[in-house]
Amino acid sequence: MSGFGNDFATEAVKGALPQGRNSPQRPAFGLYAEQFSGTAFTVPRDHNRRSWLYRMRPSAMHDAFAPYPWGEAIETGPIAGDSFPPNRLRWSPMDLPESPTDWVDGLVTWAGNGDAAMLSGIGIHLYAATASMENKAFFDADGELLIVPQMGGLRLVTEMGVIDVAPNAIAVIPRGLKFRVELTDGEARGYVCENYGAPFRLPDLGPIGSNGLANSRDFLTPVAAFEDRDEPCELVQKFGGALWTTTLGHSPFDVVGWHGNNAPYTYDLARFNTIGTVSFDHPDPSIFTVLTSPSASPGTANCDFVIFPPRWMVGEDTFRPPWFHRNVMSEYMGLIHGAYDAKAGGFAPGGGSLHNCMNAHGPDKASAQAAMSAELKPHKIEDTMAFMFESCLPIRPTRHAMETPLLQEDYDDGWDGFEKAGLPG
Ligand SMILES: O=C(O)Cc1cc(O)ccc1O
Ligand SMILES: [Fe+2]
Repeated sequence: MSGFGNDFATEAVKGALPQGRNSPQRPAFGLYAEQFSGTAFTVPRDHNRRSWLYRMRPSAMHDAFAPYPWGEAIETGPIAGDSFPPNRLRWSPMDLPESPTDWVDGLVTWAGNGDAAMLSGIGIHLYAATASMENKAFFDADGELLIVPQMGGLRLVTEMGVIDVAPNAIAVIPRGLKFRVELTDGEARGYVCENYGAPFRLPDLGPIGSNGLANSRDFLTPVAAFEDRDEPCELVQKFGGALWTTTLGHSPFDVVGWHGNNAPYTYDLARFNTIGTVSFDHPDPSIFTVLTSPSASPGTANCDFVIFPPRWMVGEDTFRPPWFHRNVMSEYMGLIHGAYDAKAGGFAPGGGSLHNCMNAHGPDKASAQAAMSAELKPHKIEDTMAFMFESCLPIRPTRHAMETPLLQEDYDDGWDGFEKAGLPG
């Protein structure tokens, strides 16, 4: 079903959805009605999110959760640690695990900010998985999940339907929605932004007008699909920064119909209508915003999800790559495929970089020199997709991210040895 944040209605069995009311005395077929909210009940209508699910058993029918014995690699804002270095950091890609590892067990937290309990900030995780989840489901009470595959396809079986997603597309799973991850290529790697704050929405377009960037109709939400399985299923949740587990006697994917606007979706990044200069100067990267999670301060994002897709560069008398800058916002970047125009070397697909608040960065020396000596004819940047999670809160790397051998010790060298300007004598 197409359209960002639409009020959808879908049933896998005809007659499952009640008409004209949400909670009839006895829903059809003995189904149970359950409201699933993504914003406070009283959030203004424009941004209110909730759905009604009609399911074979109430979600409430479960035993107590106990601590999940794995999951030490997962951390949550506020990220612990003794020191918070201001340094620019870059990591090489993670290897795939050698023993069979599912998506939940293959998650490793790289960085984060804010405080999940204050509903502000983000967690930045990488995943590397080699096994599908079987008789196992997961949900995240701490945040919404923006999943950015980098290698290998994922089939996300959710309570509200099935989403297939592969590199160069993203999926967004609302806070608390149960899902399982199947690997359609046997192995998978990618990035996750766990958003503790306001749900992602489309950015305003201002003077761009009523079209452009990510268009609403390109966001796809699955139709209702369910499993009628009376066999044990482990249900793992992330709550309060820790993982918890319980076992159900049935599949939690038993929603036969649902309606509302709090729902998972996928978006093909190739659909992004990229806008740039047709005169001069390199515009701010906000022009590449796909989705934004606003903070309470207008125009200041808890998290922007920004992409750097293939595009024409035509600026006249312009330094075309990202300029040198010191940004009040903090930037985590990843690369899905290809090369990034500000980095001649070292930024590999599956790797990541972190440039924190006010810390100078921009093109490395090789990219800067090439850009300053390039003939400025129209040039197409092709076969690439980089992205950024940009946040108004400084992003703290985890202890794991600081201690892993994947951390590149020589990252600063990329900005070494720029020639001094020669002033007129
Ligand atoms: O630092 C980066 O590479 C990301 C970035 C890209 C850009 O085009 C302008 C600013 C910016 O932070
Ligand atoms: Fe930057």
